[in-house]
Amino acid sequence: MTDLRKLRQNIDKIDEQLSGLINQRMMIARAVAQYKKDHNCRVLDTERENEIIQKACERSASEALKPYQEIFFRQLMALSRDYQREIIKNENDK
Ligand SMILES: O=C(O)C(=O)C[C@]1(C(=O)O)C=C[C@@H](O)C=C1
Repeated sequence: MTDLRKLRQNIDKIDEQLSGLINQRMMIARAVAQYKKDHNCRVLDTERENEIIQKACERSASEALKPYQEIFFRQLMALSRDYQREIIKNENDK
């Protein structure tokens, strides 16, 4: 097998894990949305997002990867907020 094929197999395995983790994270985000709706809370919590970014940067394997960790988690939380708003909107439409 070529080196490239082996490397891609490794990426595929990680992507599989990421997909499973994204499914789990979004299911929890759904429960958070329900809580926020019931308790009349805003979806955006900047303080919590900054904590998550801080922790992600601390876990970074190198200084050079920190900006990528930050962008990845910012995007992930933006998707989480979009999903939560969609859930809250659909609940309100019922
Ligand atoms: O912890 C929350 O309050 C969430 O709604 C979850 C979450 C996240 O995806 O981590 C999403 C939106 C908030 O701005 C903060 C964090």
